[in-house]
Amino acid sequence: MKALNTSPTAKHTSWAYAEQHLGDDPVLQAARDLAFDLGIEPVSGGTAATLTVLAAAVQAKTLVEVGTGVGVSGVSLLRGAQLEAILTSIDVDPEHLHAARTTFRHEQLPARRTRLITGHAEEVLPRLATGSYDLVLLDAGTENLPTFTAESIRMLAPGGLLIINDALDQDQVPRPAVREESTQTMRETERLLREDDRLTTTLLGTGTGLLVAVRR
Ligand SMILES: C[S@@+](CC[C@H](N)C(=O)[O-])C[C@H]1O[C@@H](n2cnc3c(N)ncnc32)[C@H](O)[C@@H]1O
Repeated sequence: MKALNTSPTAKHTSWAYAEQHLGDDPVLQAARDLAFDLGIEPVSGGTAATLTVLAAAVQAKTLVEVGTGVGVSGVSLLRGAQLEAILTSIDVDPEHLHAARTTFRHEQLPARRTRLITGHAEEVLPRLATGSYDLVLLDAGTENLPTFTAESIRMLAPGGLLIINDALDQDQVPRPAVREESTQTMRETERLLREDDRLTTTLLGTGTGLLVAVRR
């Protein structure tokens, strides 16, 4: 049996290959240009592709996203979701939602497929129905992550997926000496999900890390 090659250079080359092998199409590339202008970081190419596959795997019809940004993650989710699927996407910044609307228009998504909500997710999520969503994506930093995570688990239907982006906190999580608050929050979130009997959880190295948990 071949030994696992954990040399940092080989690992990085493989990671970069996996990130780039699909490449961005014109819709996602235009969205990334908008993100650059606005100074926000959309999900990576590998993460976008993974979101599409995960949404397809659970045949998602009802999806929620916290952190619409410029719509890279939203388009990626809807590409894998069922044809009639509806994405509820929440962002606190109207300028970001405006950019996301442009991205959804470029994707030629009918307006009924996206429900965009301007607001603080910590206030919006408690108003969303319990046990009703096939997929929830969290991509809005760590400040309110414990609240977002608890609300998401409540909202998921049996078999539904919780996905948390940047779960490696820009590669800080594996470095024990790093004690930044955001890094500690991600470590703690990973532990809580792993120990939660209602969930089956894994951590993927895609992009800046994806925590993926299935609601039993
Ligand atoms: C990294 S960006 C999201 C990128 C997006 N997922 C994409 O792929 O285009 C994070 C977004 O979260 C939003 N955000 C931050 N805190 C929030 C909160 N408490 N409630 C709602 N949105 C929030 C920011 O305005 C920003 O647009």
